[in-house]
Amino acid sequence: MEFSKKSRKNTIKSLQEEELDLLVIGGGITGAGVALQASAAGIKTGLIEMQDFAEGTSSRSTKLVHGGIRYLKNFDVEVVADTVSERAVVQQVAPHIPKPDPMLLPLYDDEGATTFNMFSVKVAMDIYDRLAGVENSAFANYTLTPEEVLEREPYIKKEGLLGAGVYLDFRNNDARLVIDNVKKAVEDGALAVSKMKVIGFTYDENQKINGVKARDLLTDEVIEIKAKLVINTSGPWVDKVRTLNFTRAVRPMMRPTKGVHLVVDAAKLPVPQPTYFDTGKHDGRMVFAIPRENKTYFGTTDTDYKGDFAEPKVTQDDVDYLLEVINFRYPEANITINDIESSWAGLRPLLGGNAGSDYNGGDNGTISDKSFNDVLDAVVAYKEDKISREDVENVLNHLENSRGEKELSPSQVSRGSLLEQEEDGLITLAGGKITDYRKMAEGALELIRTILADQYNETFKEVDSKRYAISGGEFDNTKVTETVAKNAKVGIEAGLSEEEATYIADFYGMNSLKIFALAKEIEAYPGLTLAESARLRYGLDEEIVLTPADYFMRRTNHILFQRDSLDDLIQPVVNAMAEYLEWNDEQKSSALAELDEVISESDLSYLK
Ligand SMILES: Cc1cc2nc3c(=O)[nH]c(=O)nc-3n(C[C@H](O)[C@H](O)[C@H](O)COP(=O)(O)OP(=O)(O)OC[C@H]3O[C@@H](n4cnc5c(N)ncnc54)[C@H](O)[C@@H]3O)c2cc1C
Ligand SMILES: O=P(O)(O)OC[C@H](O)CO
Repeated sequence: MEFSKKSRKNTIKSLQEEELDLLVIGGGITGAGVALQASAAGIKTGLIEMQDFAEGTSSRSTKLVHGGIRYLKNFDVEVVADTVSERAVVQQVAPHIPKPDPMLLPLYDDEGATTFNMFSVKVAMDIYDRLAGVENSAFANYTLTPEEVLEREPYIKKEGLLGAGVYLDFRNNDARLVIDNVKKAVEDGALAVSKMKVIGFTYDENQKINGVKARDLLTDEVIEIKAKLVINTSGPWVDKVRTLNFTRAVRPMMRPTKGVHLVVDAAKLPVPQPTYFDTGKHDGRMVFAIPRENKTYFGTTDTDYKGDFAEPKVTQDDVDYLLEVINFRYPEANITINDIESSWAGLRPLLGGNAGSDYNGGDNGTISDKSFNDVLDAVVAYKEDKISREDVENVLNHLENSRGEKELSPSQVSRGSLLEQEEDGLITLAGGKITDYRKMAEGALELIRTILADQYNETFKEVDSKRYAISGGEFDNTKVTETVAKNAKVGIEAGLSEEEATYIADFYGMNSLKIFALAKEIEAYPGLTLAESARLRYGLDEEIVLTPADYFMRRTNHILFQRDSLDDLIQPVVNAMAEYLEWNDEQKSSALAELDEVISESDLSYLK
């Protein structure tokens, strides 16, 4: 399958010539999941992403497939039920990506600790396991005494340690989960294009949306794409995309909050397994410290965000907060900003205005200032004939749901999702988590199928998305170790070392065989090993790698978790990309400059 700069031109031509059944705006995990299920059903689907696939929030998560045990503290059982039961499903369709990695949750007698105690953590873990269906399994949860915790984690704070809970969660490679969903959709006929930005909608005679205007960010050309249905899966950008429709007032639905992670060498902060603990700052937050490659990353913060959505920055406050927490919990670590090798900041696409569950103080009969101002703005706009009576009612109707709305802290806001179609026909699928992306997409497909049947008399194949493997995941999910070992043998025969072959077999699943076939076919690029050359070539041929950052940040772990070996790879990779993508000198130097910026953002040079 070709999914490259070369095939991109034909894809854009097809998008202009054929009317689609469905156009998906936004190529993060939500859009990728919708595009996969739609294409699998035979729905003629387009997927438009203005950056690289997964360059938004879906490469900036904590990189877990998990149910969010802390949400049980907010009594958000529905979200936990949805997400933790989806863990096993994601592992089933993508057995090469999420890997079981039990979480250790140490507990302290900090006065006023805002999370669990030894009793409530056991209750929470039992609920969590039951919802996930892993109680009475090898992965069932258990508790540890303080001594047992310190045996595992000798560097963790000893004073006040009450013990710990241990429960199953999964480590994840978020960006790879996205690209392998997109690749599968493309294999099934989806027309997917990155670096193309939707800048407006087109309408039929009844003012219903029947397509979009989009700018190709590589050529600056503006094209029109016609589609029976358009779905907005732009995550934190959802309101920005909705306001591209100038014919109506848009009541914002999003409350993006920023979360930051920092990465240090594992020697500086040895954490044997994913560890999740109360910050000790009585702010209702918990922080993860997680081993990955030979690094340890920790996070996150959770702060309301109003800046540039495409490039949320790590600030000194974020660094200070996380260093204070990590050095408090690991008192011998003494981590400073100079130990930080890489970092990332992302925006949670949280749904605003969704009052916490009744347990959070319930309906106090008042509304927040924000909601009150929404009413005033709507009335003024109506009086100036800018919006319809219906729009005003929409704002008021929303208020009824937010009667219990109170200023929730970012961490109290539900991580639930929303699916709705507006009067101009635009469908929006927003919120949620990576872990329940498939379930979110399943819900959207139900709506999409119903509309296409009712309005266009079109029916499509039924697909069991719980069993529909994403690209690279086409193998028995109960035999991951065996499959990796079997595929690695092919890599060794192709001339790779056992370590290289095993790493690639583990990282790419069944697509490792394509990389090994390339290793047999191509010469190593100057300055690169055969293994790296085959990975890069595969990225260029079949993973729409268009810039060095696409490769170093999202298709591989080089920038985030393999910083030590990155510098020696930069020039040889850029040289190879320049040849493959036919860059002139100017394009090559601007690609290098752009990569340099991405790396200095990641290693926080601007704060050091
Ligand atoms: C700090 C942090 C930690 C998290 N940890 C986890 C975790 O461990 N596990 C988990 O399950 N969830 C986690 N989440 C939540 C999860 O990351 C998000 O819910 C998920 O990634 C959202 O995906 P999305 O596709 O909806 O949005 P995005 O990934 O942001 O995708 C939206 C895309 O739309 C594109 N777009 C926007 N406007 C346009 C336009 N006009 N034209 C074309 N494209 C456009 C953007 O470029 C973007 O790529 C975390 C989130 C954060 C911030
Ligand atoms: O949204 P939060 O606060 O649970 O943070 C995201 C976690 O880091 C992982 O889902």
